[in-house]
Amino acid sequence: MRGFYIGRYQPFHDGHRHMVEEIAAEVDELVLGIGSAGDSHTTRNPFTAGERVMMVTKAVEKLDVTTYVVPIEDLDRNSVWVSHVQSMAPRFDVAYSNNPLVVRLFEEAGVEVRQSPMFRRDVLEGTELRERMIHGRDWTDLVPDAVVDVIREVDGVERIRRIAETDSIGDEPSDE
Ligand SMILES: Nc1ncnc2c1ncn2[C@@H]1O[C@H](COP(=O)(O)OP(=O)(O)OP(=O)(O)O)[C@@H](O)[C@H]1O
Ligand SMILES: NC(=O)c1ccc[n+]([C@@H]2O[C@H](COP(=O)(O)O)[C@@H](O)[C@H]2O)c1
Repeated sequence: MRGFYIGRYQPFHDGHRHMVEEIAAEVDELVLGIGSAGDSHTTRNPFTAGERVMMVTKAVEKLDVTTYVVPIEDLDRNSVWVSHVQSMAPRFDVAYSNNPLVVRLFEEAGVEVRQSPMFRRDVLEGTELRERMIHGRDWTDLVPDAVVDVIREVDGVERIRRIAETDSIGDEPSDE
């Protein structure tokens, strides 16, 4: 059985890794979708699809599950988003998400969706991590070591701080 798990992964953190470990126990293969792949260089989406491909690939490489990492751009039309995902990803049998819109769209399209409880959500949240980077607080203990390496390689903390100076509305909640 092959599973599918999509997120923006801005950045990929230990909550995502925890979810991947749980999913890996249920499936033979896993497709990891890099959502909003066309977005980068904003406070809400600082990292490019390529940078997130590196984070995710390295963070899961030691897990005992075959993974495929697939960038997926957003569409203006929610009603055809599941078909768009299916056109980009290897075929999958079950989707995993805790995002209510994603759950609804898969269910309406007849795809089985599994949800899981949030893991240490008080700190394991992309928004919290980006805030910590901007304000110089510690964030490295909340992500896999491989993600720290990628963010350092691309000088990601410097980037997100610069963007935050000029993009103060970038962390407004999305309309999802
Ligand atoms: N701590 C967590 N435990 C379990 N699942 C999580 C956790 N954080 C996020 N998820 C789930 O992982 C998927 C991808 O999440 P996403 O990339 O949006 O991360 P996020 O931490 O919610 O980021 P942001 O604050 O930037 O929106 C979603 O289904 C989300 O609900
Ligand atoms: N219409 C669309 O393009 C559409 C609909 C639902 C989810 N998505 C994307 O799927 C991803 C879901 O991941 P999150 O759970 O991290 O929000 C996001 O990148 C989101 O933009 C896109």
